[in-house]
This record gives sequence, structure tokens and C-alpha cells, in this order.
Amino acid sequence: MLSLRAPPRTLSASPWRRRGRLDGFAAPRCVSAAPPATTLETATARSAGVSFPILVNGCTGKMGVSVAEAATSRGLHLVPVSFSSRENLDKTIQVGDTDVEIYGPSAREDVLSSVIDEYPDVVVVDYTAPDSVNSNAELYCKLGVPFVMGTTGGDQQLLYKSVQDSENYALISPQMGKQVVAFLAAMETIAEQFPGAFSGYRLEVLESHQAGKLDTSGTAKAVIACFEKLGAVFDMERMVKIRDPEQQLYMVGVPEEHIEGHAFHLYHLTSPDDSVSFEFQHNVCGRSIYAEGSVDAAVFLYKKVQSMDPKRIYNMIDVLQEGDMR
Ligand SMILES: NC(=O)C1=CN([C@@H]2O[C@H](COP(=O)(O)OP(=O)(O)OC[C@H]3O[C@@H](n4cnc5c(N)ncnc54)[C@H](OP(=O)(O)O)[C@@H]3O)[C@@H](O)[C@H]2O)C=CC1
Ligand SMILES: O=C(O)C1=N[C@H](C(=O)O)C[C@H](O)C1
Repeated sequence: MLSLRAPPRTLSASPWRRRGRLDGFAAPRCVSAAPPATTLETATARSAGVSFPILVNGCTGKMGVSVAEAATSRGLHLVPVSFSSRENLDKTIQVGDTDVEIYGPSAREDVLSSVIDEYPDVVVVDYTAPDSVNSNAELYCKLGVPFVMGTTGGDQQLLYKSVQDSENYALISPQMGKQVVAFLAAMETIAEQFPGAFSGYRLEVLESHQAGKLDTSGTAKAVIACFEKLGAVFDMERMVKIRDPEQQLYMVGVPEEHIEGHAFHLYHLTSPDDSVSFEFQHNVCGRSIYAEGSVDAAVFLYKKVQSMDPKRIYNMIDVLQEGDMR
């Protein structure tokens, strides 16, 4: 019986639990966070024609530092400044040869203005926290600095409005991993072409991330929106969010070395009469695909700004469609 009638946020009847970790759930084999040297050489050569300053906001966090490292590996100039939610942190973070100085909220407007004076073609990449999405975006828009918003959550409608009103350039996406972006693009295409094809189907969604993740998966929300266009019924209250390392290890099957950094997603659809079911999964260990994708996003946005492209607000599907993801 595949129908899931679990109460909200319990795991007792989840497909992950019912099957156990080895039956039908293929956790990815562990991969090294660093891409192989040949890949890096190719990537550096490819970005050689495009070099510009990049400021990564959120370098005290895991994605921020990963993106900063990927940017320097790709030959971009890392601006030695990043912001924190904490005042008077008096901290620097070393990324390659660069000492990135961390500033608190009260300094951010002055510091960012000085950065823009010194590096007029700077692109900002934001990996901070859901509750800073809107205030950070407002600041980037106020100062007219193009930005990639990798941070999820916040008020997404307001985020788009801020960019639209300011006519700033921005690339906004809850998902930077090339293959997951391709899956999302496929979902959007199916939803566009066959609205209602899954009319009446029940949708169940489980997502597992490292315990420190504050919000619900932004990627899951985007995929759910597609299933809803297809006619599936989903109650956001019933989303199963797994943040407990024990459950991740023993039930979900996350490799132990990736408990601190993983994103596993499972979507299960059942027909109204229970006779048909579908299941989709995307399971990522580590953060390298997001870091590389974020640099692709920054390069893409930089080129759009330089060519004064009229579109101004982009997402990762635009980057993928233009063949700009490595
Ligand atoms: N688009 C994508 O593909 C991906 C998106 N994400 C998203 O990126 C975000 C960050 O994830 P992750 O790096 O794992 O989280 P972390 O908690 O590791 O890092 C976030 C950092 O943001 C800093 N921060 C919080 N508020 C502010 C602020 N107002 N200004 C500046 N810095 C701030 C915190 O540092 P401090 O305490 O010093 O303020 C913290 O170190 C999340 O929203 C996550 O969902 C993650 C992976 C992929
Ligand atoms: O916080 C994370 O880790 C991730 N966040 C993004 C999201 O919320 O969709 C992307 C991915 O799931 C990793």
C-alpha cells in the first residue's frame, strides 16, 4: 500500500522509512568536494576571457566559503569583504590567498559603497540566511549592484518586486546545481504543456538537510508548484522535513560524512484510486555543485550587465538554456 496518510512531519509511514535505506533508495556514493584538477584547469581556461570582481556575502557560512573558493579557483577576483549578522566580529576568513574581512550590519552600506567605488563592475553573490534575503536585496538594489541570490526563503514576492522597481540586475534561484536545475526545467516544461495531467493525485514530499538549515527547501517548493500546476494536491503542512542526524543516517541513508551537508528530496504521487504511483528523487551530498553553479550564475549575470541586456531578472534555467553551466 503506497498511500501515505502520515500526520504532519512524522516519519512513521514515509517511503524512506517503509523501505529502509537499502531497498529502493539509492543514496549517492560519496564524492570528494573538490573537482578533479583537469576539471578545474578546463574551468579556469573557460572563465579566462571573463574576469571580474566578485563579493561573496555570507563567508562565515558554509555556502559562502564554498562559493568564494570556487570563484578564486575559476580565476575571478574575490573582493576581500563579506558581511555578517553579528556586530564587532573582528574576524577574517582566509580563502586561498585572500583574507576576507567580515563586517557587521551597521557597516555594510558604507563598506559596500566603497567596494562599488573601487570595483564598479563587482557582482555580489548572497548566501546568508532566510531572514536577511529581503534587507540584503534592498541594499543591493539601492546601491545598484548586480547580485546572485542563492539564499532561500524570505518574502520571494517582495524580493522580485525590489529588483523590478529598482531596475537592478539579479539572478535568483533556490537551486544552483546543474542537474537539479535541469530537473526543475523539465518539471516546468511538463507543467506548462500538460496542466492538469495529474489531476487529483496526492503528493507527498520529504526533504532532508543538515540540522542547521533554517527553512524548508526552496527547491522542493519550486518543484511542488509544478506538481500543483499539473493538478496534484498538496498540503504544505504535511511536508516532512528531516533535520535529525540519527534519522538521516539510519532511515534516509545519508552517508555519515555528509550529514553536515546534504540535500535529499523525495516526491511521491498517488492516483485518487491508489492504482498508480510515481516517485522522483534528487539527492545531493556536499555543496560543490551549488558552488560551481553559483560561479556560473555570477559569470552569466556579469555578461548580461556588460551587454546591458534588457531582461534584468534571471534564474538558473536561463543560465542552463544559454549553455552557460559547466
Ligand atoms: N541556491 C542554492 O543552490 C543553495 C542555497 N542554499 C541556501 O543558502 C543559504 C545559506 O546556506 P548555508 O551556507 O548552508 O548556511 P550557513 O548557516 O552555513 O551560513 C549562512 C551564513 O549567513 C550569515 N548571515 C546570517 N544573516 C546574515 C546577514 N544578515 N548578513 C550577512 N550574513 C548573514 C551567518 O553568519 P553570521 O552568524 O556571522 O551572521 C551564516 O554564517 C540558505 O538559505 C540555504 O537554503 C544553500 C545551498 C544551495
Ligand atoms: O540549505 C541547503 O543546504 C540547500 N538549500 C537549497 C534549498 O533550500 O532548496 C538548495 C539545496 O536543497 C541545498
